[in-house]
Amino acid sequence: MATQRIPVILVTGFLGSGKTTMLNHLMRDSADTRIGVIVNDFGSINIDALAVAGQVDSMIPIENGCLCCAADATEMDEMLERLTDPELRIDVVVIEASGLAEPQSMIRALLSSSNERIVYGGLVEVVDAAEFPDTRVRHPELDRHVRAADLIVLNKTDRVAEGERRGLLEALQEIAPGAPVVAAAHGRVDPALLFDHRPRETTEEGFRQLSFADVWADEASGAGCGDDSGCHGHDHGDHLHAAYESVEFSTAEPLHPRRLMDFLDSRPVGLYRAKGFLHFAGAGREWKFGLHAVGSYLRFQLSPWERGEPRTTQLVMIGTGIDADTLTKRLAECVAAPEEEIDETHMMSVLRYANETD
Ligand SMILES: Nc1nc2c(ncn2[C@@H]2O[C@H](COP(=O)(O)OP(=O)(O)OP(=O)(O)O)[C@@H](O)[C@H]2O)c(=O)[nH]1
Repeated sequence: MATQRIPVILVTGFLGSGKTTMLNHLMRDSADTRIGVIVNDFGSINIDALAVAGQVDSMIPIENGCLCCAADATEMDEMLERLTDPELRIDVVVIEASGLAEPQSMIRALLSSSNERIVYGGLVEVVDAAEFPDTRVRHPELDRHVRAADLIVLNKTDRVAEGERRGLLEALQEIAPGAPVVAAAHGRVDPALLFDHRPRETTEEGFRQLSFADVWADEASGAGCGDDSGCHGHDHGDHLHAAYESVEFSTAEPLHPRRLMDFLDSRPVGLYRAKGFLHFAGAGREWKFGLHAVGSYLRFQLSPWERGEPRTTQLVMIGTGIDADTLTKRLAECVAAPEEEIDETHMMSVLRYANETD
C-alpha cells in the first residue's frame, strides 16, 4: 500500500506580519494533527522558536541567516529527513520562513527535494494589513512574494477600517489575480485552509500552485539566489534581507522600565522590527514582557515566568542602516543599577502598551 506523503507548507510574509501568531493559532486549533515545524529567524537568538516551543510535536529551529539562502536542496532535505522520520508520525510540516526570506528560493528547494515522504503543500503569504501599503512602497518585490502564494492571509484586519480592508483585498487581487485571499485578525485562519490544501490541482477559481518551471522562470527574471550560497541564477542584491541587518542584545541584569521606554520611543527610523523578552527591575519583575515592535507599532505581552526559567532579557532588532554598537550601548544603559528605586509609576509607560497574549 502506498504511504501517504507528508505535505510541507511554507509560511512567508514580511517582518512582523503575524507568521508566528498564525502558527501558534494553527497549533492550538489542530489538536488532532501532528505538526512538525521548522522555524527560521533572522538573527542568532531564535525568538520565534521560543514563541512556538512547547506547542508543536517536533520542531527544528534555524537561526542566524535566511533559510532561503542557506538552504540548497541538500540542506533542506536533511531537515525534512529528521522531521519526517516515521517514528515521529508527523501529519504535516510547516516551515515558518524569516520575515526577509525569498519564497521562490524556498519553493525551489522543496520541489527539488529527494525526500520521497514529502509533497510540497503550498505557500501561505501573510500580509500585514496595517503596514502593507507602506512596506510595498519601500519593497516593490513584495508583489512578487504575494504572487507566489497559494493562499494569501490578509492579517491584522483589526488594525484597519472596513474601507481600507476592502481596498487591500482589491489590491491583493490585482497583484495576484485569482489567488485565494482570506482576511484574518491575530492569525485566526481555519486550519483546514492549509492542511486540506490541494495545491497540485487547478480549480475553477484559478487556484494554482507554482510549478518547478515557474520557479525557474522567476529565477531567470531575477527572483532567486546567487550561486555562491547554494542558490542559483543571480546575486542576492534584490533579496529583502540583503538590505537588512539584525542586532541581538541579551542581559541577565534587569532593565529600568522608563529608560527602556525612552529607548523604544526614540528608536531609529530604520529599526523596523524588534522582538524578544524583557526582564524588568522593580514592580514588573514577576512578569516576562514579550516585546513586539513592527514599524511604529509597539506591544508588550505579559506572561508569568515559568518555574526555574532564567529571568533574562533577549532582544533581536532588525532594520536597515542600524548601527549595532550604538543600539547595544543604548540598551546597556537601560540596565537598572542595584541601588535604583523602581516603583509602579515607572512601569506605567510600559503598561500602556501591554496586551493579553494572542
Ligand atoms: N493587532 C494585531 N496584532 C497582531 C495580529 N497578528 C499578530 N499581531 C501582533 O504583531 C506582532 C508580530 O507578530 P508575529 O506573529 O511575531 O509576526 P512574525 O511575522 O512572526 O514576525 P517576524 O518573524 O519577525 O517576521 C506581535 O505583537 C503580534 O501579537 C493581528 O491580527 N492584529
